[in-house]
Amino acid sequence: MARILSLFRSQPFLALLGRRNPTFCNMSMDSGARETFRAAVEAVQPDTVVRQSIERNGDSVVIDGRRFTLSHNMHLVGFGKAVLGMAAEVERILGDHLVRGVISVPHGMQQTLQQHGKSHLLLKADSRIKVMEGAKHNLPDDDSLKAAEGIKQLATELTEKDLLLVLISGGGSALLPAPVPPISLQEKLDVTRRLAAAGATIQELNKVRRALSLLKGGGLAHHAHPAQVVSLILSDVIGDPLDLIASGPTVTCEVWPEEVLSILERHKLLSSMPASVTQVLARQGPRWKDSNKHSDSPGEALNAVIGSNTVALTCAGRRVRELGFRPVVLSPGVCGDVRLVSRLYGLLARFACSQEEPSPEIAAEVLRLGPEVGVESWDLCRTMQVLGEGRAEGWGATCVLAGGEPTVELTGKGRGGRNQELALRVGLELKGLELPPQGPVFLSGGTDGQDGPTEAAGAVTDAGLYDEAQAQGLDIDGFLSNNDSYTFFSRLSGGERLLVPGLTCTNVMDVHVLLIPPIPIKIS
Ligand SMILES: Nc1ncnc2c1ncn2[C@@H]1O[C@H](COP(=O)(O)OP(=O)(O)OP(=O)(O)O)[C@@H](O)[C@H]1O
Ligand SMILES: O=C(O)[C@H](O)CO
Repeated sequence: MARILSLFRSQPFLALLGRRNPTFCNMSMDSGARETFRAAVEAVQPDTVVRQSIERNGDSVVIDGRRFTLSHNMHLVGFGKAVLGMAAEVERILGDHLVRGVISVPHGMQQTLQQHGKSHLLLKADSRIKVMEGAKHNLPDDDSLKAAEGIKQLATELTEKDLLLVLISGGGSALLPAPVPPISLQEKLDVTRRLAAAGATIQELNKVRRALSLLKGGGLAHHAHPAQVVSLILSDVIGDPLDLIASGPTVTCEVWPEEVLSILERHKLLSSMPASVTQVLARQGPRWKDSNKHSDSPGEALNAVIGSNTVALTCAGRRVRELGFRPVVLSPGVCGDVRLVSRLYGLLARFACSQEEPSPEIAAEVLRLGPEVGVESWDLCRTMQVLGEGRAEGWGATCVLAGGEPTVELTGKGRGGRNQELALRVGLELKGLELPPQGPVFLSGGTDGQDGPTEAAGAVTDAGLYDEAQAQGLDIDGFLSNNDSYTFFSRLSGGERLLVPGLTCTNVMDVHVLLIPPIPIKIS
C-alpha cells in the first residue's frame, strides 16, 4: 500500500507518456455518457454475440476453436431472457442442418419483440424451433415446467451422431425448473422465493437450485449424453462463473449437501424446509439417478461465454475513443452496497478533477474502499494512473467504464432501482465539482433496459444535481430514504436525466460510465 501511495505522492508519474493534443469532442458530456451506454448494450445483442461466435464453413461450424461436422444433426435448446434472439441467429446460420429445437423464454416475449419492431430477433414463420413462454414475473411456473420437460425430452432422445446446441442467458434458472422428485414445483418455488426474500446472493440461490434440480448443475448435459453438447452463454453473473449462470445446466458439478444446508441455515430457513427437500438433500449419488436415461455418465460439454459485462465494456471503450474520450475500464465486477459504490465514484472524480497535484489521501481512501465493492487494488491504481495522466498531460476528457451489480438495502416503499439510486447518490458525491463549462458526468444503467420495477434503465447525473433539486423543491434525502429514486428523477426537470432505452433484449448486468472533462491545471 505504501509503495502504491508513494507513486501518487512523489513523482510526476504521468510524465511517462509524451504530451498529446486534447481531443475532446463536440458532443455534450450527457450525450457522450448515453452514447457510451448505447454502444455497451449494442455489443451484447443476442444476434450479434451468436454471429460472432459461430463460424460456418460449408458443412462444418467452428465454435470456440472446435470444429463440428454438420449432417442435419443439429438440435437446439435454450432458456433465458435473451435466447429468442440468439436462436433466431442460429437458425439463420445453420439453415437445414438444424433439425429441431425447444426454447423456454419469458412470458409475452414474442409479442413484445414484435411491438418494439425487433422482428429480426424472432424465429422464421416455418421455424423448426418450438418457442415456449412462461415464468411470469421471473418465477418458475407450470408453463416453464412444461418447457423444461420438453427440453429434457429432446435431450434424452439424442444419439452419439447428434450435436446439441444449448443457448443460455440470464433468467434461465426460472425458465428451466425440473425439481428432483418428490419435490413439487410449488415447494421449489417457495424455497427460491424465501431465499431471495432473505437476501441470499445469486451464488447462494443457484447452489440451492442446482441441488434440487434434475437439469441444473450439469443435469442437462447428462440427459443429452452421448450427443456432443455445446453451450453458448450470455453471462449475467459477476466473474462469469459457468456453473452458476442459469445454475449451470451443462456444467457438471458436485453438489455438497452440507454446503446447501449451511446456506439454508444462514438464512434461517433450514427448520422450515419441506420434508421432500430434506429427503433429496440426504440422498447419496447423482440427482438424476432415477431418470430414464440408461447411462450414468455426467455428460461432457463445451461451454463458451459469448457475451458478458467485460465484452460490453470493451466495445463501449472503443466507441468512447471514437468520441474523443480516453477510456479506462475499472472493473466488470462492481458489487456491494450502493452507498459504498457511490463513494468510490465520487472519490475517483475528485481525484481526477483536482486542479493541483492528485491527493494521496484520496488515493488512499480509494484503495481502502475498492476491495469492499469488488474492485482489485491493481485496477484502482491503473485507473487512477490514467485519470492522473488525463489531468497532468492534457489528454482531454477521460471515461471510466465499469460494470457489475451493486445492491440496495431496501428500507422504503418508493419506486426505484439500484442504477437510479446509484446515480442519485453519485450526484450528491459530485457536489462542489462544477467546472466550467461542465464538470464530471456519471451514468448508471441496467443493460436489460429495466432498473427494478420501473420503465427506466437508470439515470445520468452530475455535480449540479443537488442545486437543481433544491431549486425545484425536491428533497433528495427524503427520496433516498424511501428508495424512491425513480419518482425523484421523473419529477426532476421533466425526467430529462432518466435513461430510458426501452427493451434492449439482452442482459449483462449494469454499466457505469464516469466522464471526466479536461481539467484546467493550476501551474504553481
Ligand atoms: N425502490 C427501489 N429502489 C432501489 N432499488 C430497488 C428498488 N426496488 C427494487 N430494487 C432493486 O432492484 C433489483 C431488482 O431489479 P431487477 O429486476 O432490475 O434486478 P435484476 O437483478 O437486474 O434482475 P434480472 O437481471 O434477473 O432481470 C434488486 O436488486 C432490488 O434490490
Ligand atoms: O437465471 C439465473 O440463474 C440468473 O439470471 C443468473 O444467471
